[in-house]
Amino acid sequence: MVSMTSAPQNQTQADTLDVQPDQFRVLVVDNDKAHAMTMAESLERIGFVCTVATSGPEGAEKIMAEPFEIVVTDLVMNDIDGMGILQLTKEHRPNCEVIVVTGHATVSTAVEAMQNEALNFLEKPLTPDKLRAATLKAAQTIQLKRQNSELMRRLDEKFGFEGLIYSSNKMRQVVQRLQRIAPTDASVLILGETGTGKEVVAQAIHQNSPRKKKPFVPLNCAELSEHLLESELFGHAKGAYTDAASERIGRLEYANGGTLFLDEIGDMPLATQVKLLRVLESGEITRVGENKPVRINVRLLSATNANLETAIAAGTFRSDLYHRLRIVTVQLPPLRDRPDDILPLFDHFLKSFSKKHDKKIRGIDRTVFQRCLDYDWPGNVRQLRNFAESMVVLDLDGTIGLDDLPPELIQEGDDLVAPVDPNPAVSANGEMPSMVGQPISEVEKWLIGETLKATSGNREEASKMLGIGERTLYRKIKEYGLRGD
Ligand SMILES: Nc1ncnc2c1ncn2[C@@H]1O[C@H](COP(=O)(O)OP(=O)(O)OP(=O)(O)O)[C@@H](O)[C@H]1O
Repeated sequence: MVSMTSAPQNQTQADTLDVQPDQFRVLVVDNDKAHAMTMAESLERIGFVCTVATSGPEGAEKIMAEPFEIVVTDLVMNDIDGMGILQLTKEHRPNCEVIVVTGHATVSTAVEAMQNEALNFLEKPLTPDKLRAATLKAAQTIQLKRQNSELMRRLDEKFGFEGLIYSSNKMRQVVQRLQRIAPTDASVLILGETGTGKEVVAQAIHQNSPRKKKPFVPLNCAELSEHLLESELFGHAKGAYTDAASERIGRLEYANGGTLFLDEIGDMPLATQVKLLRVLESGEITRVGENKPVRINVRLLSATNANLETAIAAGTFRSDLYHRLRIVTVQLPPLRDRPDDILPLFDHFLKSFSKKHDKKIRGIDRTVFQRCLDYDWPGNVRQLRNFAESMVVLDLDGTIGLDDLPPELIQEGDDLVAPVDPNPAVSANGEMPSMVGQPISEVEKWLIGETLKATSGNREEASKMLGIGERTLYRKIKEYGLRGD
């Protein structure tokens, strides 16, 4: 039996801990009724709202029936003891904190209680102060956890689509739609001109879905021949082709549990479309050269800048696959239709490239902003990003001015005299006067652009001349925002 002398009201203690005891429901479980009542009374005096149970089973029943925030339980009881109450609470009320009270403490029971996540282990004789301090600490822990999860929720609301920079109403509406789509398993078809951010949106959907801890696997359907695309998608067995020296897991299998993003889906060959549809319908894939199907669970996101309905009419895209892909669609507006996004994006890219290239940008000429706003951005956000990078790279005086503008943004009569420019990246006649001192990316961009011009846009020929694969060339054309023809 524990003696509990009544103590003066101790509101100040609760105040200093910044918790409001009347917001916390406490269940006191002890088969010694008098002791249970004394403990409850002692806690009620500082504002806690208490309920008493005078046996383990009664305590268990109350825990199941009412959402208490704190349970104070005696350890030694008949039928269900304190450890049983602790386990039951943690199982059914994981946010509830449990304080175990005992007069028979042993190291092993204390360790067991802690392993079962008891917040505190109080030894008898128990004074009101000791009990109140432990209960207030439990209340504080709960409050901290609540504040933390509220903070996380707000952070998520604010930064949940953190890859996306926008301030236009059009993009705000898109993000609101994404917030509704992301947590589901629905297939999403993302539509929009090149460079509008379809891949960033696909990543944001994945990141905000329950699949976020599993892989996000992108695959560009325009980069590969039919044969390679199928082997990338479905995988292949060893020896399935002459050049298949070892077995390979396809991206569909690799994305199991996660998300597969098929970019430029409109370029997928018809035969591959048929196979993909079969996989989507059966939920199984069979590696090329094998006949054992593997079950998969993959969320499919796809994107295109082509008009798939026109492709269906032309017989190059299957309408059954189209309907399967577009359970939900997201249309990304071109940058020219959301001018409010131009300057926030420009600012974001300037900051990130000045960091990347270790260049200090102290200011930006106002006319530069105006030129950005006046331009119609056929290459959308990717083009803005590339322009921002080239301006940062070419800048000599720490101020982004007219002298740093890419040719597309220059207007007649602009004063293009740079303060000092010993090594211009590209001369007016398109030749590269000096490669020394230029970033490799600028040299490469120039070289690829010139080679494409020389081959009239023939990528196969250009990639041979440059000694790189066609796929790499394709990627670089995109990366540098080159026209590729
Ligand atoms: N809202 C945005 N916020 C930040 N960056 C963006 C945004 N939209 C696009 N970008 C950036 O612009 C570039 C192009 O975006 P992305 O590759 O997603 O476009 P896309 O529509 O998939 O292009 P494509 O059709 O050519 O594949 C990327 O570098 C991406 O990070």
